[in-house]
Parts: sequence; structure tokens; C-alpha cells
Amino acid sequence: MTKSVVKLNDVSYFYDGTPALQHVSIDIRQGDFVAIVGENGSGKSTLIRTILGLLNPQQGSVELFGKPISQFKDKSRISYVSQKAASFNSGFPVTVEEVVAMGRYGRLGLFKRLKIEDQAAIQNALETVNMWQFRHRKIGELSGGQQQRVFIARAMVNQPDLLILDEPTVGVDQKHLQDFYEVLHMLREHTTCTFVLVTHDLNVVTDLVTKVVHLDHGKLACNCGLREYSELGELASSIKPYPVKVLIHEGTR
Ligand SMILES: Nc1ncnc2c1ncn2[C@@H]1O[C@H](COP(=O)(O)OP(=O)(O)OP(=O)(O)O)[C@@H](O)[C@H]1O
Repeated sequence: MTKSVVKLNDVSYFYDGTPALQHVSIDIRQGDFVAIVGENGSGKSTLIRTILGLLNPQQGSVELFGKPISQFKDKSRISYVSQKAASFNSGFPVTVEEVVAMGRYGRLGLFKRLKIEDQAAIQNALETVNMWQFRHRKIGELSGGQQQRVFIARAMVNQPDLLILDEPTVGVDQKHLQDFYEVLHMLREHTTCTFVLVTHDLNVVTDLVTKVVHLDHGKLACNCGLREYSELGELASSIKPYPVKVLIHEGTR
């Protein structure tokens, strides 16, 4: 049995007394690729913020890597890419390489010089997302999809065990969407990371997803494998604004 990475036990979260998560129990295990889906306002971001320890649920408990979240200190094992990452304008005076270097600062202390191993980690992360050749370009001069690749590289530069992506393709045009998901495929191939992805584009990642967590008004409507999920026809097609026809690819795990 693989190790537990994230465990929520009967978690409820309330904003000013209004429930956003209700009795949610999930167990994400090492190597999983979990898609979190649900309509707008169903509690996806609240769930992510709870996993990241940014929200403290009023009910239930959260464990990370087998420890109660209050005792979990090794933050570098978890990386997060938010939906607002790709929002730099062209004047922003920071290069691609510097953006990824920022991912090392937590480990380095802000003004320490990069050592050879830091430079190697930055190169490796940028090569993994096929952006090494853009390292000297200003981040704001890149397309939304390219910027997101750089943010993925920044998230991966410390080789985390858990990568959380909150709707990373918001603002990425259709043309670059497939391109972006190819990066996820590459990461899946070249790392042992566990992935949690909030998405409305389940179709594009069906060959990666091992588990679907579907939230409905803060409640767990489904926590199951993709095949089982695809059989819940009405539930699977109720995702808005992009109705999903779940396709099972050859080789789905
Ligand atoms: N800071 C807040 N204060 C009060 N209510 C909030 C707050 N953040 C979220 N909510 C409410 O909690 C519920 C769940 O919101 P959440 O952002 O988790 O949903 P979501 O599924 O991520 O939505 P979306 O797909 O639109 O991003 C919604 O009803 C939302 O209005």
C-alpha cells in the first residue's frame, strides 16, 4: 500500500457560519494524480487552502505525509501553482531564470548567492518544462502558457513530493492548453510527485488522472477512479462552464 500524502477526516469549513466544505474525507496517496472538479463555488479552492494549511477547519482533521498538519514542518515538500500566476505585464523586470530562482530562496535565504547545485536545479526545472532556452527573457514578454510553464518550473525546483495546481490554465488560450498539459505529462513521467489539480478541463487530463474528487455545494459527490466517475454520467457532465464528456484513454491508470 502506498503512503498517505494528504488525508482529510470529516473536514468541515465555514465562512462566517456558512458551510463551504461539509464532512469531506479524502485520502490522497503517493503517486496519485487527483483532479478536483465541481461547479463554481462548490468549495474547490477552500479544499486546496485547507490542504495548504491556510485555512483551519472548524471540524475534522487534516494530515500531511502521515502527520497532523500542526506537526508538519517540511513545507518544501509541497508546492503550489495558483490560477493567478500568469499575470505579469511585459514591463515586469524579472527574467525567467530569476523567477525560478525565487523558488530556491525559501531554502537559501533571500539574498544568498546561488550555488552550483542551485543553478543545476534551476536548469533542470527549466529543461523539464522546455523553457531553458527562454531563461534570459523577461517573464512578462512570454505568452500566458509559457509563463505558466515557468511557474511550474519554479514550483518543481525543490523537487517537491506534492504539487498542487489550482486551475493553472485560467487565462491560457486554447492553442496553448494542450501544450501546457504536455508539461504535466512530462512531469508525470520524470518525477515521483503526487499531483492535485483543480480543473474544469478534465477531458485533457484523463490519461493522467487516477482519482476524481467532485465537490457539490461543499459536499463530496464523488471520490473515485476515473472509470467509475465516467459511469456517473449526469454528475460527470454537470461541470460548468465547460461540460465534460469523460473520455477514457488507452492506458488510463
Ligand atoms: N473569503 C470568503 N469569505 C466568505 N465566503 C467565501 C470566501 N471564499 C469563498 N467563499 C464562499 O465559499 C464557497 C466555496 O468557495 P470556493 O472559492 O472554495 O469555491 P470554488 O469551487 O473554488 O469556486 P470557483 O470554481 O468559482 O473558483 C462559495 O460559496 C464562496 O462564495
